[in-house]
Amino acid sequence: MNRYLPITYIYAREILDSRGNPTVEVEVVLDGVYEARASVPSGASTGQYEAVELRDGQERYLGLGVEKAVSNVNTKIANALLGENALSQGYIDHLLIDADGTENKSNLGANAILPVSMAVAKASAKALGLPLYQYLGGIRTDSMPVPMMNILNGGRHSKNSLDFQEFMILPVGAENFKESIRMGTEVYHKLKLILNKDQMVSAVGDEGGFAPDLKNAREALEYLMKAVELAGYDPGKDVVFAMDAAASELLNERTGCYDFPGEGSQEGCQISRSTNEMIDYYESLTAEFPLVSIEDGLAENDWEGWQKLTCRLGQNIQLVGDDLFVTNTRRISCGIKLQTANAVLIKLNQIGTLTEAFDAIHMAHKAGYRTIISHRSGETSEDMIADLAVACGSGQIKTGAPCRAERTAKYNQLLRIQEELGELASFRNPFAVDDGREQSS
Ligand SMILES: C=C(OP(=O)(O)O)C(=O)O
Ligand SMILES: [Mg+2]
Repeated sequence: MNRYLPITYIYAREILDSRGNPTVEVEVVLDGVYEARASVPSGASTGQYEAVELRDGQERYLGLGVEKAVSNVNTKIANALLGENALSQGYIDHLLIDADGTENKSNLGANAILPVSMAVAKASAKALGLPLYQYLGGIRTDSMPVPMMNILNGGRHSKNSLDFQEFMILPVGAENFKESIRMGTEVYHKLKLILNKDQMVSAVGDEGGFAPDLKNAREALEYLMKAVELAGYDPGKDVVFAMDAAASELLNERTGCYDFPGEGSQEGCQISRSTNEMIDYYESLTAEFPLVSIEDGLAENDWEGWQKLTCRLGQNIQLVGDDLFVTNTRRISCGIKLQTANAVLIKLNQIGTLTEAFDAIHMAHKAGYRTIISHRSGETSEDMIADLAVACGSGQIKTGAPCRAERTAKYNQLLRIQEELGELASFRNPFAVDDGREQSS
């Protein structure tokens, strides 16, 4: 095999994401033969410190266009990369970073840079005849992730009364990944039955979870309990729960407190919680329900609050930084120093290249933080994060409800990977008390 595989073609086009907004898809060809395609997702509750998604001033469909990002790929990025060796992913990604020349990729746009970085890796795997997860992860790639399925949507992802953004189930009691998908899907269907019986709306939010007008987080978790039981599973043993509060979206900058407009509308009064009250609230929810993971429990700049939260709950509860860390090693290292959170959500488009995402994963694992590979609320049928989750041994993947093609694309790719790995595939409950397993890095 020739160890030099030149990039001979790069082309970007505009496609639609799952919210009907424009996004970027890129095709690359290596050595005139090996082709691959990759596309980028888009967030709604984006962190302040994410790499910049370049949008045109002009409204297209519901959102802003990506003509500039597309043109940046077809001109500046193509000029920088054509003829370069695709097998050197680190070098390619650094050429992309240099071509942009800014700290936050605001020049070319993370939505121009990332699909190129991804497509180059996909084409390289193809050229080497390796499954993508193995190309990305090497020989120790046998760990299937537990799915974090977001089956009740709120916050910025739907127009209902739930203030917290995501209520997720994790079928940790499954024997293997395939069984975890079956269990999670059974619970999802039972939840629909229960909501319908209670005359609740079972239309879905952006990530495919139901979006009824529930009173508050407690009621949402009660519904999850009922659905798990109706599906014949034991909550806390077979299936545990996770939440993404997306608290940066709730912060009232003026008062420094977190506002709950949906809960307030249900109660007929204004509801607001201070940082300390938020922590008390989480503590009571984790005492009442098998809630093992809370993401963005506090806002992205509230480092002091995060320290308190970690001190109070970090021993027993997975505290995930999404907006807090934005897959950025500078912010993750700050979190590690301050002992805030104990897990990092990994979103490729928050940082903009595969190499930098791997840097973030390695830094987190080295410090004993867990990682969770994640989709965005606006997705495409791109399934690369499934391979990434296996490649880096994250042990958890967050990619929405088990419905809607842009979400099932990732679960279905994982089902294929499990089949391919056969008996080699391992599947572990990351929350098992006696689980001494280290994440691979
Ligand atoms: C997936 C998420 O939503 P978005 O893509 O809107 O940031 C999240 O906040 O974890
Ligand atoms: Mg989040």
